Amino acid sequence: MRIDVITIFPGYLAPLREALLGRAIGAGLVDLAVHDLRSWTRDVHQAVDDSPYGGGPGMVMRPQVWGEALDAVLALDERPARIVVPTPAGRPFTQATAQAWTGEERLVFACGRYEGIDQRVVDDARRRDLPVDEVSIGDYVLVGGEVAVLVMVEAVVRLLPGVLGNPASAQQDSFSDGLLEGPAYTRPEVWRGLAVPEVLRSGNHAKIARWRRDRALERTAQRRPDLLAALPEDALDDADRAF
Ligand SMILES: COc1ccc2nc(C(=O)O)sc2c1
Repeated sequence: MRIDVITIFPGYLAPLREALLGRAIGAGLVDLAVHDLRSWTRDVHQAVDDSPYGGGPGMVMRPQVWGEALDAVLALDERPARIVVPTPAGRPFTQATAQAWTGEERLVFACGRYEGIDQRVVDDARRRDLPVDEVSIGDYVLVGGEVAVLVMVEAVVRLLPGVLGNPASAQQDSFSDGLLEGPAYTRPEVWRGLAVPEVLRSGNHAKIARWRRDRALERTAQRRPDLLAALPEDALDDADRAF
């Protein structure tokens, strides 16, 4: 997978070259290119924004600069790309989104700042039949799209074959089966007077699996009843329902 990020703060994306993601890049599982939007400005001030039509606070990012930047970055590679625009007004980015994007050959992230990018940039891309997703990582507002890109790239890349040491980890994630993960424990057996639940030390794998499933159901019911309600009919077996 090739990932391009266009931003006025390239340094914000430096964490993508650390740790797991850095190793995925080093292993050739991901190609990452970060581009400074100001490279496509033509004025001495390298202006990327302007006042909003209709008035109101803040500034809007100029369509000319973004149009030229996207055209140039898209032309760098012939692989078909999905353009992703992080925005508080976007559809929710979920684990399902991350899973779906693992099928993309290329993702091009357009990081907005200020009050966002002139809408015509997205409209122009869509009318050229380029796939464009406007997405939000949560019901809060960041200062720009860069942090959202860090979140989304990590969520997607970790799912790519060969990235996680143990692929089973991705299967047992929170959300992968629609439930939150239950509690996890490691040595020592007792810490500050708190003992590891005995069932986890029993060696009885069936009991352990049941206990873990019950804790996941319990935690999901307490913290995210919406996820429980959204589960498909056949997601819960009789033992789950008995819980
Ligand atoms: C102007 O660019 C922004 C500003 C806030 C923001 N907040 C996001 C979120 O997903 O919460 S994406 C995003 C992009």
